[in-house]
Amino acid sequence: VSTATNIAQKKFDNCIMNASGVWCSDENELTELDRSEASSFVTKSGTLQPRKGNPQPRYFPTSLGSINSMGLPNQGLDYYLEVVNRLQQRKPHKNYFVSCTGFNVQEDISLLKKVAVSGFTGVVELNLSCPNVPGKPQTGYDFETVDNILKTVFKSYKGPLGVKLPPYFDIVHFNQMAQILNKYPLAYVNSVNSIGNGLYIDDTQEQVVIKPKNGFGGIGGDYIKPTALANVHAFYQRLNPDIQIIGTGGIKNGRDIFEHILCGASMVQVGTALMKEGPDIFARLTRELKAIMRDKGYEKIADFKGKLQYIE
Ligand SMILES: O=C(O)c1[nH]c(=O)[nH]c(=O)c1Cl
Repeated sequence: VSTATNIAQKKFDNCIMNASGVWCSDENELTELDRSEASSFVTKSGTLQPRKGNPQPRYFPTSLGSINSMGLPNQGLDYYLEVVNRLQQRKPHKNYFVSCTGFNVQEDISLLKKVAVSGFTGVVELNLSCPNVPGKPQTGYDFETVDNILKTVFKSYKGPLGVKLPPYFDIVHFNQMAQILNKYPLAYVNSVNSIGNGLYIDDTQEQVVIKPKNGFGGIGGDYIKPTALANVHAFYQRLNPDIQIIGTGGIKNGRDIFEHILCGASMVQVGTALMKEGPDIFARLTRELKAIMRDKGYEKIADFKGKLQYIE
């Protein structure tokens, strides 16, 4: 059986990789991902200038997942472009993803211009869904701004580009977002980012567990899998077929990956579980997915991608 896939007409020999923000903040972490069974990696979202991010503690793992309010700490887009462009010199090289995010549309344009002149030949992921920069609203929940960003970006950036979206919770919002997204030549949509502004409490100390925002942070892990699957399938049903779906959220075993692909995902990304288990997780996940495919008689992921059945 093969777990290979294609994104933006690029071949990946495995449909499993990291989620932006996890195990991808510097060259060391990116090299560890590159050596793992993951078929690619995506960098931490790079901004125009490096950022320290929010005060610690700003990440906390729980038995069912995680809460984070990192605040976009990163080395700056230039750093990630330098690392990735060096890795992509090797023969053969994998196809890589670089994530970036600006604080307004002009910054997004500047970021993509940097990518264009850098000689990067991979795929850009524009993060529209960081929930943890105090005072900055979730771009992904401001539909007019999303429309304006994509209109402006696609005037100047001609390379393969996907967007990372927050989770939506209303059918009308799926419809409205799909209507906007279908206007643009997107390579893919990546659903979902963490569920923003959750709250986890340590009841022995009667206290929150992260410092920023009085303990409010993005939720990942088991808590969000139903929401992630719904967003993957909702966009799979609504987007024109040349906009692919990357499924992120609640993946920690082969069954979770199988379900994301059943919902329409062409690639899946792992966040919270990767943070807990490290890059060895990709060998385990690949083994588990292949075992499921063998049991069910599927040879390639196209045999079951998007084939979720409803109850008539
Ligand atoms: O606080 C963060 O850095 C962060 N945390 C998230 O859970 N998602 C994001 O997109 C970002 Cl940018």
